Amino acid sequence: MTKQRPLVGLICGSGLGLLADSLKNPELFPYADIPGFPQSTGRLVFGEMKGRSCVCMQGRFHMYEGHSLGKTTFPVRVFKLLGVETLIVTNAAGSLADGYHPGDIMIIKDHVNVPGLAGLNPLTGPNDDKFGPRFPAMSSVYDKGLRCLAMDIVKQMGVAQFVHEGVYAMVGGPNFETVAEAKLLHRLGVDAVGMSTAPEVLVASHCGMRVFGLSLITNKVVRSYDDEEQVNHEGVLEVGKMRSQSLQTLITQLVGRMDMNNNTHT
Ligand SMILES: O=P(O)(O)O[C@@H]1C[C@H](O)[C@@H](CO)O1
Ligand SMILES: Nc1nc2[nH]cnc2c(=O)[nH]1
Repeated sequence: MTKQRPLVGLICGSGLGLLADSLKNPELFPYADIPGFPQSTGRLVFGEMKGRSCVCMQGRFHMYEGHSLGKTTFPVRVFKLLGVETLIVTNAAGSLADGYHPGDIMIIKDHVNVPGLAGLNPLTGPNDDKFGPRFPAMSSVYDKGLRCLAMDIVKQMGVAQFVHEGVYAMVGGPNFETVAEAKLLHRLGVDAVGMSTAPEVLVASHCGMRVFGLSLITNKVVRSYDDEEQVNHEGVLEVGKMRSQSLQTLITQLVGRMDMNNNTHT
């Protein structure tokens, strides 16, 4: 049990769990002890960031682990019931855009939910009107005010040359992309690809949360049959560790400066 009533929820991507360690006065709840959560390692961490009450998923659930999308996104509805108004999602992703490099950060402007286009959507099934409408709009899901604020912060940090704004695609995984799949996603206008985020964002937006998303570019997605580079999960985690400090600074500043009335920033 916690008495904390966080207004901000965070989801840590692969290799980005250190974000949760920066919370002050932490209270920890292993997922295994929380009713309704998938039996999994990872934990919820409640604590303060810049004096603001937050709750953080240190470890997320993925579709490729065999969880239903309802289970994968269950924590987002728990966040909502706890009072969370703003969700910050992070992930590790491979880049398709020219000009992106491992270690870069992409502020997510929009997403392509590949499993969703094929009917794998956490909002499928009877709609719970207590949370949101049957047919939610998704044309402005990643909050513009927070994206502008994040851009201001990266300029002040002096890291703007490593930061982009782009489109994330979620694929089901667990395999990384074939060359033909990479070419297809690139032609669709996708800048970075990963295996998470879209379902959590759909559920958060459906219930009226403001959403901000960041991808850490951990590798280039191979788009040529002549390229012999091979992506691997260990490399993904390594880049996560390398960049966790910049990400932590960006997110801490964002949380400290965001307007808590779901509008603009201070
Ligand atoms: O949880 P995220 O989306 O950060 O994890 C990405 C996608 C796979 O789970 C893993 C591949 O290395 O990183
Ligand atoms: N699908 C996908 N997920 C990733 N997560 C980190 N890198 C990648 C990638 O190249 N492809």
